[in-house]
Amino acid sequence: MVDVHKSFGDAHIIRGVSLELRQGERHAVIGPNGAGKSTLFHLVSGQFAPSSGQIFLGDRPIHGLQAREINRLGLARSFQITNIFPGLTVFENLRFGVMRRFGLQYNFWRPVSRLREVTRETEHLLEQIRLAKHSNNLAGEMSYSEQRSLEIGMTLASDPKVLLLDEPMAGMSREETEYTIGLIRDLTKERSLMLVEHDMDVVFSISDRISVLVYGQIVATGTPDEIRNNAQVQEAYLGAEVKA
Ligand SMILES: Nc1ncnc2c1ncn2[C@@H]1O[C@H](COP(=O)(O)OP(=O)(O)OP(=O)(O)O)[C@@H](O)[C@H]1O
Repeated sequence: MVDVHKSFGDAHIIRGVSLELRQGERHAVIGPNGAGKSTLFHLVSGQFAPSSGQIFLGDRPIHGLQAREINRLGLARSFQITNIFPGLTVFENLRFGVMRRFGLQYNFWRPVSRLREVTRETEHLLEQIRLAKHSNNLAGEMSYSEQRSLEIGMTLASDPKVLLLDEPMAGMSREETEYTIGLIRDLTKERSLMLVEHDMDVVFSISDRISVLVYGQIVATGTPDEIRNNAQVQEAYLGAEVKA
């Protein structure tokens, strides 16, 4: 994205952000509460249109497009609030996600082979998110972190090239967090990931690069080591926390 701004009335929330998500990288955006991280996500995924500036997916401009169109072009995001159907089984949830993808592309109802393809794809996703043994359980009856895994699976159902995860570890225990780090590493091997996460251990262990957003501006972008050792970042945001 290039020189992106977003204002709500008089409030200038995103103030000239330029940021590159490289192909295949895991890139976290960190910053204090209210810095504009969620707003940035909304801009990239099309929930908000920028007030000015440009956003590209590959070479293609996507600023101003509807969220649905951006999703079709290969970008998917998760939400802080879990976005699954608790009364359906895990399999049914994922199948719904997969069908939505096929439905976007063509009328999949006709050939029976399409249904087989949907089933195959759903089973593959189940394996990937490590929930195969919960296939027939109701989504709402699984543990919190399993529900979050399912949520990530739903996001992957559209087979995106770019994945945006907003606080995937929120509310998780240490153990669940460790587990989810491994899962996210696996799932993003062939994709680019943009991550917003408050848990600094997660951010520093999972990211190839980190950008620090303060009051709507990027004050630094770099590898975890570069960010850890950046005096300006320590002063602006991280404090003593990462000096150790
Ligand atoms: N639709 C909106 N209308 C007006 N102001 C908004 C809107 N959305 C966000 N804001 C304001 O933009 C600022 C940045 O919010 P945002 O949620 O993007 O920050 P954040 O960095 O994600 O914070 P947190 O870490 O607490 O989730 C806040 O001051 C918020 O009140």
